[in-house]
Amino acid sequence: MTVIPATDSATHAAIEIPGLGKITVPIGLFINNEWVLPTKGQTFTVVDPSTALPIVDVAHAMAEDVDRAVHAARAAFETTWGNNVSGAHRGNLLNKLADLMDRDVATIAALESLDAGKGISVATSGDVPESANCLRYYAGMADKVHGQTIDQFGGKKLAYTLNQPIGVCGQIIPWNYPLMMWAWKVAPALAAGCTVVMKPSELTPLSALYMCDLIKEAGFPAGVVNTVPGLGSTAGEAISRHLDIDKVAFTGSVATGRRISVAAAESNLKKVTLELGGKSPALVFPSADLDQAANWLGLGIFYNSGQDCCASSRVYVHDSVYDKFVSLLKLKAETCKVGLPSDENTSFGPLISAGQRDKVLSYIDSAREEGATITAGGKRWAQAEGFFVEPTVLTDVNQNMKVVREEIFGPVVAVGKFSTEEEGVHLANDTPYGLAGAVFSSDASQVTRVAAKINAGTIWINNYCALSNGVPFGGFKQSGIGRELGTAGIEAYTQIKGVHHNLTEVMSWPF
Ligand SMILES: NC(=O)C1=CN([C@@H]2O[C@H](COP(=O)(O)OP(=O)(O)OC[C@H]3O[C@@H](n4cnc5c(N)ncnc54)[C@H](O)[C@@H]3O)[C@@H](O)[C@H]2O)C=CC1
Ligand code: BAL
Repeated sequence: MTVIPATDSATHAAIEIPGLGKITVPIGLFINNEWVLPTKGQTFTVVDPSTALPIVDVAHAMAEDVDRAVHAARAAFETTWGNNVSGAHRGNLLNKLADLMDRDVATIAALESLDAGKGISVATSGDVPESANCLRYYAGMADKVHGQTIDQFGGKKLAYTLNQPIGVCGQIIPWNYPLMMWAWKVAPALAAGCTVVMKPSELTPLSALYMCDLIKEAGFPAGVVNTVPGLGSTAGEAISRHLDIDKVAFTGSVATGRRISVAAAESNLKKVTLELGGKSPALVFPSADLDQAANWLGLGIFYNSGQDCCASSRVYVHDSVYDKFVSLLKLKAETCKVGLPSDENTSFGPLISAGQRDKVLSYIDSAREEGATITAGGKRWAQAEGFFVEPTVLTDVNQNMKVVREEIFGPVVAVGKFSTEEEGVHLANDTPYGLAGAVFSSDASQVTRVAAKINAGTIWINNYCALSNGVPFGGFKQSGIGRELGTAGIEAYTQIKGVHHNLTEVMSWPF
């Protein structure tokens, strides 16, 4: 990857993408449907995780720039968006945007693959179409946000509720699914009538910036979506503390979620939704189809190189089938298609950064030191320069080990044992997290019973990883506040107003 100086302006640069050639991409701030430079002229460097080489320098938004973006978003909310346009119109624009994503799928997928290290075929068949489908899902919902009528007043009054857009929303997204997290946040916000100040991760801003040109092309009014790439400590903090942002939606670490909650509380008590980390358990019972369980749980932990908030990072297997299951999962780890993101056959690329790779390797070291067995993987994947770690299976683990207690966010699964259903459920729930969980068994009453007992926002029965735009997603316990996707996802961008309309009642005075 060679860095090529800015082409026609300082807000765009030409980059070379493997398999696609040289393309010009936006690298500025997107405010009021225009590309602009940051007030202080600062930039940060975006790195290719598969080579550790720089891709391009991107504009770094500071508090003043966030302010400009909020101003534009507020003006749009009050004039050209929000309650000023119909839901059907908002839905049409979202559908147009999804169509433009289909048109540009090759470019968007290539950017996502380059920036986040995803296999190109995964980005082409998964991240981009799934994100476009999320836009379409909420496009269809934009004209179906209804309140209720409440008729309990004997004809004296009519009461009803209005579900109104919350207003200007700050959205702070992570690097593991840059485009999909963009779609999960932007689509319901726009469908509900909110305007957006988006901060992509400083590690992966390129697809969010590319989407800005499509936003303009689709015909969204100026100021509806504004994008301020930058660091958490600058742009992110400025969003969380801004006095004219009505809501902040965040996906990322628990530590940062906590900071954002504090900043929201200390500023204007803006509404907060948080989609945070996980240490998701899966229980494998003796009646399960073990080969299928190993396939799903291999996918659950190795997909996206384990950089997934709902990764199946803790697997508990009934002791009667433990050895068989471990040998199957070991085989999955050893046959994963690890490779360079630009290779069509790659399903599993590098981790996002040197820091993330080193963090994952240090967890593996801690497992070794605490007495776990490294049954598969356990080291850097040596066939490329980038931030790769081998798919890793840890056995002989116990509940006190760091690798069982803490989120690793890498391709590392800890496989433990249980002997009764009660013990399995206890181990599954022995965590401060509650994002997801799974149960594998062919006993219908057992899976129903266990699914109800695992304390998590998503449960998979005899499958894993399958998410759907129509099914709400979010965490119990410290895995988050609120839900994304489904009808709950759009409700998170509306607020309810109760209206009491007096029809016949006369007020006499003095009362
Ligand atoms: N739930 C999830 O999907 C994710 C979880 N993580 C977890 O977090 C760990 C650390 O990764 P990081 O990239 O450091 O996550 P992070 O939570 O710090 O970063 C996510 C986003 O938050 C922003 N941010 C950081 N500090 C902020 C602040 N003070 N105010 C506002 N925004 C801020 C970042 O710029 C980025 O856009 C990972 O190893 C993983 O365990 C990371 C990414 C996604
Ligand atoms: N697993 C989907 C969302 C996330 O990892 O953040």
